[in-house]
Amino acid sequence: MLHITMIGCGAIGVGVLELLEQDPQLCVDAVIASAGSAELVRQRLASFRQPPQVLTALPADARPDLLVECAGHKAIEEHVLPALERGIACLIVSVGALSEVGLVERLEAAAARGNTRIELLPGAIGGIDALSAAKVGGLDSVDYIGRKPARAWKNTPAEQLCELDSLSEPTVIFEGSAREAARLYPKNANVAATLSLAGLGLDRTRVTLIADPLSEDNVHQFQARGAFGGFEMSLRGKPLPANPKTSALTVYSVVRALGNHAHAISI
Ligand SMILES: NC(=O)C1=CN([C@@H]2O[C@H](COP(=O)(O)OP(=O)(O)OC[C@H]3O[C@@H](n4cnc5c(N)ncnc54)[C@H](O)[C@@H]3O)[C@@H](O)[C@H]2O)C=CC1
Ligand SMILES: O=C([O-])CC(=O)C(=O)O
Repeated sequence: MLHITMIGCGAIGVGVLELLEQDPQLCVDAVIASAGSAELVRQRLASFRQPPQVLTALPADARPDLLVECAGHKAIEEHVLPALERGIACLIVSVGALSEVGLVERLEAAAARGNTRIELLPGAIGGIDALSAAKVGGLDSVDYIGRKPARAWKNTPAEQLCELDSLSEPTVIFEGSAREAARLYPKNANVAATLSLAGLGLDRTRVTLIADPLSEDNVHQFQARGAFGGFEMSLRGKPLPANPKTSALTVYSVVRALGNHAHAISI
């Protein structure tokens, strides 16, 4: 059995815990919550058969087999970097955090010192295997369009650009590099960062973000061109009821990745 500590217990974290209750090979022993939300998280977990322990940091003597981040950009610096230094393998969904200049190198160095690895999960997007394989042969362009219902852009810079509540047609709220998208939209542009890190990099991947009052889904589209040929992907993700910014596929992506670490066959 694999012993897991999870960072963050919001929409993704709870969804993952619910699904993992059915897998005897995976056990989430502990959840790391932010100090202000630990009590709320304990209440959230009270109905679970075996509720994980709720902590605010990884204890110095803790040695989980895996640490999985489902919290947000700040958790990478706060929890993931020190865990890598201690030799704990980490999986993360807040891939947009790696848009901060120098963080990729610091994560690599910490993992090297700890003789361990960090795994960037595909989350709400698919096709990362094909894109990163295509990169080996050389890519010419990767263009990504992220389209979400207007409510998913609440509490983001999009509010300064348009009236989200009364939007009547799809509206472009961002055009630029994946690095800038991830910086401005930390809860909505992790996919843009993931595509970049798998493909042409954060500065050469072109990103368009759209607030679409006519869509109920989080739609992720990208096209890639290169020596391998061409590749178009369109994925319509259902948002999680607990967080309209986040697609349900992100939860499944975490469960799949953890299962691949525990099961005899990984796919
Ligand atoms: N790669 C991908 O495709 C996607 C990635 N994400 C990332 O996942 C993150 C979490 O998404 P949701 O669960 O929907 O958000 P949420 O807001 O429902 O839950 C996040 C939880 O993490 C906790 N948290 C925040 N910072 C923390 C820290 N430093 N230490 C411990 N706990 C902390 C919050 O208190 C909250 O309970 C997003 O912020 C985003 O960065 C989200 C959707 C897709
Ligand atoms: O969940 C999604 O659809 C994608 C998302 O929030 C992100 O890219 O940060």
